[in-house]
Amino acid sequence: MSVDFSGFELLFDCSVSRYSSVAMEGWTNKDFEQSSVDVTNTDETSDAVKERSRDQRLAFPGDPKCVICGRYGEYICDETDDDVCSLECKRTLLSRISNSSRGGHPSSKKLSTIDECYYVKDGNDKTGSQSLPCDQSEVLRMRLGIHVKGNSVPAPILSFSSCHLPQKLLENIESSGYEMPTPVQMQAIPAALTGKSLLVSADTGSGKTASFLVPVITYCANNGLQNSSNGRKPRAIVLEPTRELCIQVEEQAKMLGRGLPFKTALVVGGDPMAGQLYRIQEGVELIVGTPGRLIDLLTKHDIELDDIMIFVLDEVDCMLQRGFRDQVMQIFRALSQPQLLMYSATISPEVEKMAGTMVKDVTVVSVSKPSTSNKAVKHIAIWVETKQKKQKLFDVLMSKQHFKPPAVVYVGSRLGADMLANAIAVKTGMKALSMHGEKSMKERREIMQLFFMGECPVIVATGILGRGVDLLGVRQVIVFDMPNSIKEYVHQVGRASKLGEEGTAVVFVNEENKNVLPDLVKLLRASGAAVPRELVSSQYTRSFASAGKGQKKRKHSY
Ligand SMILES: Nc1ncnc2c1ncn2[C@@H]1O[C@H](COP(=O)(O)OP(=O)(O)OP(=O)(O)O)[C@@H](O)[C@H]1O
Repeated sequence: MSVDFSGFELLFDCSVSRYSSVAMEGWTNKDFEQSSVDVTNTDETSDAVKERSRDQRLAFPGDPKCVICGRYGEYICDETDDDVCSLECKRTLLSRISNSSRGGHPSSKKLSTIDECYYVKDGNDKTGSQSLPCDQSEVLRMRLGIHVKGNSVPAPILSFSSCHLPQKLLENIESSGYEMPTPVQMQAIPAALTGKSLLVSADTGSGKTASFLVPVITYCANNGLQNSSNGRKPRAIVLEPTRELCIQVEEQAKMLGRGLPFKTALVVGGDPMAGQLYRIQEGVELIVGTPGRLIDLLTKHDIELDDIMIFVLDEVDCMLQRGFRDQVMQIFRALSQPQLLMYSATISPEVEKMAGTMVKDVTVVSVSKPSTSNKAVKHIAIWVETKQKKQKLFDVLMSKQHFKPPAVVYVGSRLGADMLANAIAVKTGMKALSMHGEKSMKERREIMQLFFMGECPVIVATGILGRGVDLLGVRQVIVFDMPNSIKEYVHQVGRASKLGEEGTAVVFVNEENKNVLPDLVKLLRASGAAVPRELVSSQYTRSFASAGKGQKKRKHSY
């Protein structure tokens, strides 16, 4: 799902203007409420209130939209202040609200006509946040596609200032240009502030990083210097799968924590360990690192972890996979039952199960459907045989119509990245650099700088840049080598869009990608993309489909 700000518009849209226009047409809110005129006239200039949704025209860009059906929100429901297109949708809206609060009469739950009254001024819960009444929370969650599971999940917030964050943090949020929380932030921030463990899934580029950093910084700022007589000790750890992601997250943490008693240490391979150790010994609140280097540091040096109260596993599905899992668990066991915050754009039921074994009483938050692709990304799947892939790539890169620099080309191996970057430079004359795990930290930093400064329009990267990294300005990715799992593909194409901005993903596929073809077909169909003919008729997509059916039958017969 793209980050959907339509909910914000609905909430903050100035109801007065359309109220007036309705009034000018001879209708008042009251008239609207009481009208039972059956009007089938679709003429917008008609005075009659439209009875049915289908009588209303579609919304033009910028028009208010009906909160129920999305058509032109010509009216404002006087009970809730929401935009509706017709009496039919008004009734649906009121009955939903009524159902969500178990049958009470809608008028008993009348919402305020002033936006800020969505906050209950005197109803602070234990997070200190000004909470929405239950039925309003449900409406808001429904509108923003937020789903929650767990006990006493706090209401979503509508502004950063509504949950008592340190003043300096609020200022930093504002100077970062974050005017409003994104949907995942609306729900995950107040939930994390309760101290409970969370498992959060939301689209790539939807603002998950700040949704764990804000509670981490709040906790550290409120508790960091209490033990100053014993020296500053780390209060929180954030684990990331790659150095790039660690660098990015630490930078964001520094930016948000500026001016607060909040220091950070970056613990990644490739940089000298001595400097990292010195920084921690000097006193930091947050450690951001990769599991391998952190374990290295912890086993060789005496670092006190007693005060770690928050443990963040970003990209949790990757962190709990073989390869990282043992290291992650080793670190987790060294801590004394911290709050566990787990995030990813792709969370499977297995990951949810594993998370449940690590901590009890996990609150699950998901925004949009987990493990689906960011809806703002347009997928263009091209069936191309392996031998022709290079030429096809050059064709894309040399096409004014199809190449949208800066772009990232994903490949499956380090050697492949080096060779392809050279080939692009030779064939197209464009500067192209490769990026993979064999590059030193210094090289990686330089490459990213050149890319961000616009001096290199193409980066050829392995999966190292596939997850989490915010590739500023990138709106196109080309998946040259399809990864072995659809989850990695979802993360890679997610680099082409952030916060719902549109991006394009070009993906080359052929029979060699047989393991992932059935999932890819599903994903392409779900996102409305064209599925190449060869892909539909591929024996692999067909045989996988029938294999699935066979398994189902077996289960039934046992
Ligand atoms: N409330 C906000 N308002 C405006 N911009 C925001 C807000 N929150 C985050 N951003 C920006 O949105 C971009 C994407 O955020 P972020 O990197 O946290 O996404 P993500 O959900 O972690 O994505 P991924 O799954 O790819 O790691 C970043 O540039 C970040 O600075």
